[in-house]
Amino acid sequence: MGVKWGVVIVAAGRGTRMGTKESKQYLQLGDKPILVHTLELFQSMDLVKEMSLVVGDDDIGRCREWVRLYELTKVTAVVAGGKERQHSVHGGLKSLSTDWVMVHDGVRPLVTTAAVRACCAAAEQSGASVLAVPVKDTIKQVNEAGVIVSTPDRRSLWAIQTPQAFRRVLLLEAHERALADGFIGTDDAMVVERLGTPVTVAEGEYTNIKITTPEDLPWAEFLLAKRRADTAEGKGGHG
Ligand SMILES: Nc1ccn([C@@H]2O[C@H](COP(=O)(O)OP(=O)(O)OP(=O)(O)O)[C@@H](O)[C@H]2O)c(=O)n1
Ligand SMILES: C[C@](O)(CO)[C@H](O)COP(=O)(O)O
Repeated sequence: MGVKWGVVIVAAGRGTRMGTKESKQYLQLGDKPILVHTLELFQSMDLVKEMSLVVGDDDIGRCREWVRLYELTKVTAVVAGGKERQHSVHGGLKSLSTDWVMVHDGVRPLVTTAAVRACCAAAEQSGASVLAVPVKDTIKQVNEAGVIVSTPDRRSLWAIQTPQAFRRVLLLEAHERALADGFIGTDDAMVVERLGTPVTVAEGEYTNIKITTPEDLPWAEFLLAKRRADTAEGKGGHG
């Protein structure tokens, strides 16, 4: 039997960039909420043993109802998030007991099992790994006056996604150190990197979008419909 993983699914944000009254993780995608698609993906994977779902205080009740309704038996905890994403991750980590853990954004419902497996395999080799894709655009650093100050070599630039996968004790130590130092990063790799621990990337898929702004919703609907059509035609095991 292979390594068994715990998963922190973070979904306690307010979705301000989406601009909707309902937090974006609860918006419908196809026939169910975005968050449910995400949870069902990890529920379907044999390598996942347990999931800790992190949501807003006011959403704990309805999320526990969805866990029951959609038979998400691997969700072993539904806990309240914190002010920043990092705080939510830290809170979710505390209810996992596996040696290996992944952190995944609840608003990335289109990640595939193949990509998750690639991330886990890379982490089992290095101790820490994140899904990423090479950037397609030229990226530039721009100062507050709107003047370009540098253009990093595009060949070294990757757009980082989730899941991000680690040994649990490493990630827990990194979060506790960041908390003690008052450091806030935008992903979990950052709190591990600052310990001086190497983090590798596992190449993911451009379709693993983070639903963030209104333009992302029709794109997600298209990708979901295409995936379902491909699956019906027997093309590739996406889910
Ligand atoms: N305090 C927070 C902030 C974010 N998240 C989660 O982290 C993921 C990625 O965050 P993001 O896309 O930024 O979501 P929001 O913070 O909700 O969006 P915004 O920044 O537009 O408010 C989301 O699933 C979000 O719910 C969280 O659990 N706790
Ligand atoms: C973790 C992440 O999805 C990696 O790209 C991203 O940093 C989350 O940023 P957000 O502003 O919290 O959505």
